[in-house]
Amino acid sequence: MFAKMISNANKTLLVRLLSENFKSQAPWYGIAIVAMIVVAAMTSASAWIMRDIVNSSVVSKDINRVFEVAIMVALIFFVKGIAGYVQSVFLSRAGNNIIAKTQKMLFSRILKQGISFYSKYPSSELLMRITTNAQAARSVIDLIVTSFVRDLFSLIGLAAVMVIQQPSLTLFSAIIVPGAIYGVRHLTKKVRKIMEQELASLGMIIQNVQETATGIRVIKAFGLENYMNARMEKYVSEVEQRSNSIAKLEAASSPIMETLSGFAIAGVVALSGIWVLQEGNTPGELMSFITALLLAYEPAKRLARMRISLETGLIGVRMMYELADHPIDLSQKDNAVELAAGKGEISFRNVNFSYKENHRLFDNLNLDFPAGKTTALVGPSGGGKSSIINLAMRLYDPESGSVMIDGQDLRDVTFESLRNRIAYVGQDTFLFAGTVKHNIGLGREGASDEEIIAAAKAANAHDFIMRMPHGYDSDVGENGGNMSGGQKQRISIARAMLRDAEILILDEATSALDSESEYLIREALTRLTRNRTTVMIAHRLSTITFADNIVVMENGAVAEQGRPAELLSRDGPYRRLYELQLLPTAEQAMLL
Ligand SMILES: Nc1ncnc2c1ncn2[C@@H]1O[C@H](COP(=O)(O)OP(=O)(O)OP(=O)(O)O)[C@@H](O)[C@H]1O
Repeated sequence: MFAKMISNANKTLLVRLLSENFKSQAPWYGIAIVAMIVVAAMTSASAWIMRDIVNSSVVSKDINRVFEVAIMVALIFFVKGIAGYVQSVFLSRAGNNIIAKTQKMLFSRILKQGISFYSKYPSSELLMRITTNAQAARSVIDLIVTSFVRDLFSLIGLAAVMVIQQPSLTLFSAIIVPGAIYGVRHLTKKVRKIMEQELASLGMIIQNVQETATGIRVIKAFGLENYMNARMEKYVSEVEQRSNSIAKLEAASSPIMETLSGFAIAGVVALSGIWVLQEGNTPGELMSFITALLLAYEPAKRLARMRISLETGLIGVRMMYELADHPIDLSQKDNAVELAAGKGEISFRNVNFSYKENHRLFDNLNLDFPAGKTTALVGPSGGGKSSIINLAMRLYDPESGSVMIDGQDLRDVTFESLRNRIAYVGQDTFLFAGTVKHNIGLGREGASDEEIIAAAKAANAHDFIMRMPHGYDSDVGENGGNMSGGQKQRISIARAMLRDAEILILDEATSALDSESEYLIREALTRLTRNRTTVMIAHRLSTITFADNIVVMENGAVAEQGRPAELLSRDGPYRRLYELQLLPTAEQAMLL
């Protein structure tokens, strides 16, 4: 029966969901299932006991029997209450554990993904998938367990009571079943479609809120409140409309059920009078039968609607597995080795690389970053500077050729040993929620307070940290919201100082800082880059006075390279860039 209820794709999904989750929670589900069977048995017993309630008081008028029956009734409801409690507690325990396990699994999976994955899934979508889709996994399992155990067993028990009390009337009542199943079936498809659209709109709502939080400065500065409001209104009304449509469709299954049940019950009531009169049945038997029939109504209704609930729940499960199964484009080889200690020379050999198919950025690129020296990457926007550091840190792999550190191909080494050799100071100076100490300490696991303070001193950050309300224990605020841009940069320089790696990747900030802040940062960077292989993206040529080498990147190729003074003396791309940035042209001079 179940196999026919859902499509093959959903069946596979369900089998996978159950096999991956049910086993680990078997003890909890076992207890919950036993409790459900007790609940189902007690529900049937409460219908059965109606016969004795009526017969003992109305028919035989036996007062002792009435007391006996009263005690039985109390006992049945007591046991049902306890079993109901056990069932809820253990079902929730297993369910919550499934949510927690799923969320951990999804999170560790997305952490393994390369950068390209994050351009495919915006953060708002990941947020939604990790929260609501994990919930869907639990709801589907809960639904299956409660439907197939509590509802089905209740139905079987109540049907047994009905058959024993009034077999012919049971047969008559059963005519409702095929009609109800048919009625509910055709609604399912419609609900599924709308539900998918609703989830998409829900994703847009989350994205909108997130964009507002991150882009609030731009929104305020450009007065984009109305635009954001209009966008939000659109998505919110879409969700509202779809929720209403789903509610309407789901509710539509009720009238079908109610009408059919109404006919069946009316028929049963009419027939029952005749039966009692003609066949000498007791009123107790009839009462017991009618109670069982009425009690069977709710579980029967839930089972009939199960397909709708299952299909909608499976949408979330499908989305969850889509995320969990997304191939990891950048993985560590099984036989990966440690990156051997060395001086830290980085070399690109015959590297071909593209972000998109048929759109090659690097074509046979050969480039060396000498050990212990600072190489500045300069050039026009889109020239390929960031892509070089992406490859040097193995955030992407080349299509062919190799990127090596001390002669070892990055694809052959473990991620951990590679990351341990590299310190990174990015343009966005991202800070994590927590204290200043915590943020610097992330540079090296297990660093002592003294080491953290030494790193902060070397990064020219100590003085301003000490001026903060709680010194090193001050909270940085969301993404360093409690700090200035220059302060955040010095914290991230301190983090890199603490790592003390041979290789330093530096993506210099584009925004200009005040001259004192810039001086402090430049001084800290000079200290940080000393004796390290440094690859530095320099957006402003004024900041690369301490570079040993300069590589000018244009259209994914090396346009020129050499020592700063040497390049300046030539009439090449570097000199042109230099003149453009540092020596104002006649027109620029007029604008200044
Ligand atoms: N994730 C990506 N997906 C697709 N194309 C990308 C991606 N990142 C960069 N590109 C493209 O690759 C080319 C080189 O970009 P890259 O970021 O390396 O240049 P850049 O020299 O660092 O530029 P900028 O100085 O503006 O940061 C550009 O044409 C850019 O559009």
